[in-house]
Amino acid sequence: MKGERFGGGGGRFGRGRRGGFRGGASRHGDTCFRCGGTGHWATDCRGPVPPPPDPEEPPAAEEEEPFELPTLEEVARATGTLQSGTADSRHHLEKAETTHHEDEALLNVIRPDYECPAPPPPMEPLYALTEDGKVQETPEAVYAALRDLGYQSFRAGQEEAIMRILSGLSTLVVLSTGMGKSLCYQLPAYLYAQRSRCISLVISPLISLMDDQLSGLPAKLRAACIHSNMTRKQREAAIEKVKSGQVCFLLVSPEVLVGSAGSGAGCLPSAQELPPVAFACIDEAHCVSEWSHNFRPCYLRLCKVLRERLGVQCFLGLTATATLSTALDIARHLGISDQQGISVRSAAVPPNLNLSVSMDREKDQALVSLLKGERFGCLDSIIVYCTRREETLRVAALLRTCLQGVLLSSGGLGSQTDPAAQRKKELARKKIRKPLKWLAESYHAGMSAAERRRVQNNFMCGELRIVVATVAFGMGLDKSDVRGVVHYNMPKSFESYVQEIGRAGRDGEPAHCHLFLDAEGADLRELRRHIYADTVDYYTIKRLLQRVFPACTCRRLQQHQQGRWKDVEDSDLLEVMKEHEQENGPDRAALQVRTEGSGAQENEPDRADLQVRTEGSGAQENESDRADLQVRTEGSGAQQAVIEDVDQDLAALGHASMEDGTGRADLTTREWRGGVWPERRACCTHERAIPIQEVVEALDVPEEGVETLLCYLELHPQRWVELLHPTLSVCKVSCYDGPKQLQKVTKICPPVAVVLARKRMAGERVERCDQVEFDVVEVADIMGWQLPLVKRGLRQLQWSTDRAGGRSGVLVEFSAISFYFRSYGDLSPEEMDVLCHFLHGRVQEQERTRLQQLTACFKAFRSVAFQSVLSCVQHLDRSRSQQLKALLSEYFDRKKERGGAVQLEEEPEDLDTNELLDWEEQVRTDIRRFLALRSDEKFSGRAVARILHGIGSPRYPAQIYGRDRRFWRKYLHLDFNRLIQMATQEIIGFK
Ligand SMILES: Nc1ncnc2c1ncn2[C@@H]1O[C@H](COP(=O)(O)OP(=O)(O)OP(=O)(O)O)[C@@H](O)[C@H]1O
Repeated sequence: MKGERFGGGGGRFGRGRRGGFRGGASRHGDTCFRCGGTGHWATDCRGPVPPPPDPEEPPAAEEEEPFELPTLEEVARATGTLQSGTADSRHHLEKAETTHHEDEALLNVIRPDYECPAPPPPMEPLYALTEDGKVQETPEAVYAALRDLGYQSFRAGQEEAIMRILSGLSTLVVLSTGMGKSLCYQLPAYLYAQRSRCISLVISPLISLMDDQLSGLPAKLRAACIHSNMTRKQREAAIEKVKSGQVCFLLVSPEVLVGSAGSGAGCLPSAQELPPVAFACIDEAHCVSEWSHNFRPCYLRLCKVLRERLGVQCFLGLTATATLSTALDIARHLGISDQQGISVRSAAVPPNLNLSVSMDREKDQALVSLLKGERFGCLDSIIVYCTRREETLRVAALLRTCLQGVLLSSGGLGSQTDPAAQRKKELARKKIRKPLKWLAESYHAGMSAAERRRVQNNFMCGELRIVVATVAFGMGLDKSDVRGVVHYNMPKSFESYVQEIGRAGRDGEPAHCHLFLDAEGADLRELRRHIYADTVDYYTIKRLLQRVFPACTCRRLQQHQQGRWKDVEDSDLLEVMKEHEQENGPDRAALQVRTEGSGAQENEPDRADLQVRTEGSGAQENESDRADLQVRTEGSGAQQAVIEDVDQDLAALGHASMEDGTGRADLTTREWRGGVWPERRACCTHERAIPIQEVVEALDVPEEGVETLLCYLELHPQRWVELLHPTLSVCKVSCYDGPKQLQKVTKICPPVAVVLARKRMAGERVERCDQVEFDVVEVADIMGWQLPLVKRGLRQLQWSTDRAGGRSGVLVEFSAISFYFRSYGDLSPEEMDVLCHFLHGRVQEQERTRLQQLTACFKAFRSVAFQSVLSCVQHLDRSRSQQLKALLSEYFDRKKERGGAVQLEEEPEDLDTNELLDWEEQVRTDIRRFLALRSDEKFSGRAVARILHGIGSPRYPAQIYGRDRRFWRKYLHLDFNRLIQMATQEIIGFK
């Protein structure tokens, strides 16, 4: 099973195997979490016990140069621990002093827990609910405000959503593009700001368009924005406006609010400095849902930060594309509990859009014919979407050549009676040759910002007729008269399709959309590559978990263990228990006391014993139930019935079964004999940091991928991790005046003293050190201090009043932006296994769902496609257009099924099976050649398959591996998973 999952490669067949039996504690490689052996999971482990730690004392520090660490008294005084410390910390200090183990004592200094300021109380809604809990009739003041903003009446859905927000009820609005979602936050923000000094927050991912969004606001609506592209000065000016109550709403990017690598995180002032927040609007709210086509981990933390830091209670979610199941998931995140919370759902595709699909072999030719024909020939503003950047350049050049000198056609658009269409036709007739650059230009994210802006501006003001773009073009584009959208390649999902065609006809006038479908499935394969590129394998997940949950030996865990033994008076029994615990883990050892222990308990019937324990409230009791049973019944089939009974009892007592976080119970049967997660853990969460760059390279997974996995752990009902703002985790303290200066630093800066104490305990010589580098998050965690306080203290070391210029001669540098989170340190090997299964199951399910959706999309488009574009060049076939709209509506309205994703019956279409058989020998030969050429590098099966599919990754980037065309993208037409299998086999054979 491991071979299959790990896909071969360096870890399994190299380092992992050699490091195998060194002991489970290290948790390295692909070995069993418990014993470090291979060939089994920790759940089934009967392997050797890890060897005890080396009893040898660390070498003593050099005598001649005594190195003085500050006394505990000094540390305490420097940190204020003694004055403000809790009884616990004082007691600890005293105890530590008497033992004279200064290094150890230093590590145990506890600072009273930093009190996080409580979030401000939620703001009173503008309108109270009626006595029966309903939203009031719309008061006249709301209509007056609507007129103030320049509108005469509400569009469908707006009034309902606005009244809910004004009544303090969280709401999700699902309306197709251009139907006026923005008013749903603008008007409530305006009214709340009129009533009292407050602010509404609008979170939007479209950073580059924020300034445009502000400039397009109605005159009476004042707003500000903060995003990571602004200078510090600009941000401060915006914050000043917010603080002084000059604006109704503040537009921010999610990164600014919750922070992420390099985003200028946390630039918002604290809740105490901000005016009260009336409500928070989350634009593009589908990004909140992990089942959405566009899940963004940052969005997940968004709701949490808004709730916990800013006290937001009322949320407004806005999205144009959400299936019913995604909408329900978003509603859950936003805390919308009532049925009416998902207030508006419009038809997936606006009625003014006319859709068509064709399957032409000669796509270039077909595109030119389409744009020259009656239907598209007279359209002024057209977007042509391509999947790949290079293609946008090529197609734009093609269109400039082929449409050169062609007058806009006079036919096609709209009916004879439609005056707007007639006017356009007139204009079209008058148009004479335009410069070529006005005809068609390309646009993609790889272009410079200035170039992109130029193309966009030309298109917006009507100078440029056709933009050939990747999906990067059009997000938040407010050009109401885009008349045509052409998909040169198939979009990646129905959601993307609807979003992209929704950029046409926002003014409600008729508009045309055409899609070219590659009948051979080339587009399908291209899109599948992107899905595979995002997938991670089991081994990678395991290695990530090893970093997220390193086994700890913290004080609390030790105390917990000591507490477990304290009631055992018989010293022999204590020994037996400890031995058992070492061999079997804590739960099973605890059982031995009960089963092998004395008198009364032993004679009690099993059921009664169990009932006492299952009804008790202590975590330990619950923790031990199932393991307890396992041991008791080992080797005795007769007691199986008891287990089943107890399982039922446990269920009846409300013990949550082990679920994978989505309400499903797939993993309950994963042969994990622990069965029930403990209610309370011995080891409280520790703060930890993993440098992003390091983990991305080590795991060969992009940052976004790692973040998503961490989010899944946070989303799990057990909340395995709590994600915090990314932070710089490596600190380097250098003393220009040499080791003596570092000694002085330890006296005024306890964290540095702790670092040196630890080094000394680990046997390092610290006497001659004049610089130290350490993980500042780890040190803060050991000390139980707040990270910002530790960092502030360290930074202050650079300044001194004793020296001229104020510099102390100490340099403090922070580096390595890192994922920063809280996680447990006492996960049992079995639990680690289960978490691996959980994450892997999630990843696989995502992959499967996306592949199914892609195939469903392909089949749906194929079912309404013409063989040739010539069938719809002149006139639209309305029935086919309606047919496609019906398919889309069906998809978006489909009921939530298992999990959260819309389940489709389709299995990914296997276009490649026969082809693969024909190619197998050649593929294998190529893989062997590749491995031989790069024999000094390590590859996993997946890495090789990616290269053969032309998928770049952090460790094997396209810029380097893409140069060798003998392998790169060579087998794009063959099934990816099969390639992994073949590559894995070849790697094994090769070694
Ligand atoms: N009640 C109304 N009456 C008239 N015009 C309106 C009304 N509400 C919105 N509009 C106009 O409709 C256009 C589209 O509105 P808006 O940008 O809010 O749409 P949207 O749904 O947010 O679109 P997208 O999903 O593309 O962001 C704007 O020009 C806006 O002024």
